[in-house]
Amino acid sequence: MQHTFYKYQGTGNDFVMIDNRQQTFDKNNTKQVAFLCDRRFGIGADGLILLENHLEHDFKMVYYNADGNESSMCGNGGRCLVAFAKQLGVISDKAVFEAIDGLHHATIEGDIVKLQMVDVNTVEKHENHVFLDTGSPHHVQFEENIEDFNIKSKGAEIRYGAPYNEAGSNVNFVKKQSDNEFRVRTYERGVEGETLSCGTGVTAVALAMHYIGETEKNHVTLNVEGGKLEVCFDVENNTYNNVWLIGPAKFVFKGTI
Ligand SMILES: N[C@@H](CCC[C@H](N)C(=O)O)C(=O)O
Repeated sequence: MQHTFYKYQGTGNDFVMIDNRQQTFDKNNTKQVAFLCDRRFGIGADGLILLENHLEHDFKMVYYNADGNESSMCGNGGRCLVAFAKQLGVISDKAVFEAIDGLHHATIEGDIVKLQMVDVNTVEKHENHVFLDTGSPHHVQFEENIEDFNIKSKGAEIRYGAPYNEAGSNVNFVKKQSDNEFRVRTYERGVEGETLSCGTGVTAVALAMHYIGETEKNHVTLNVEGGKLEVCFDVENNTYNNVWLIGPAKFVFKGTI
């Protein structure tokens, strides 16, 4: 069966988008999703996202990693999906949609999408890293030599090692640049390599940096391989709430496969 697809990217984290409001996409075909995401044999992307109907809200997001498996929340994917919903005429400048981690509110103005992320009430501070779940699991650790660091091999070692093992975690390497600006490179589970940006990852970095006292600001800039993202939040009774991920989401091309 042929599918019309739309390619989007958010700070270089790229996605194949499919309008599945008519339920025509075979959601259990892991091999097909992996093929569509393959950069040599398919379209090429870090993930594939289905936009589906929702009974009460604007739409539903179903997210698959490039390996073909459905996974946890994708922040950049969520932002791109809002832009896609606008292109399809499903929303105008605001959205409420359901994803695997719950309801998300979003706004879109030009190509800037602001996406509300889940509240975070548990942040684990370990000796050399911080672990937290911002819709997807994230290991956060400092790396001074971040530009010359082998993200793929070091990231894979942490992602497959204890305590994460097969279930895994995404791994973010961080260098502080000022009191509210951090350089971030991310190894993504399910892509099994470095991506140019990770939305739940930079959200995790911003909250982790605040939690361990590396920033006192509640509006943080994250410089990733594919550009710049902003994260702002409030803290109340040890819970990070009103967490927003802000940045560009852009349509690249459309095709049929
Ligand atoms: N790129 C994403 C994260 C996608 C989920 C991740 N690969 C996982 O399986 O945990 C983002 O922008 O958040």
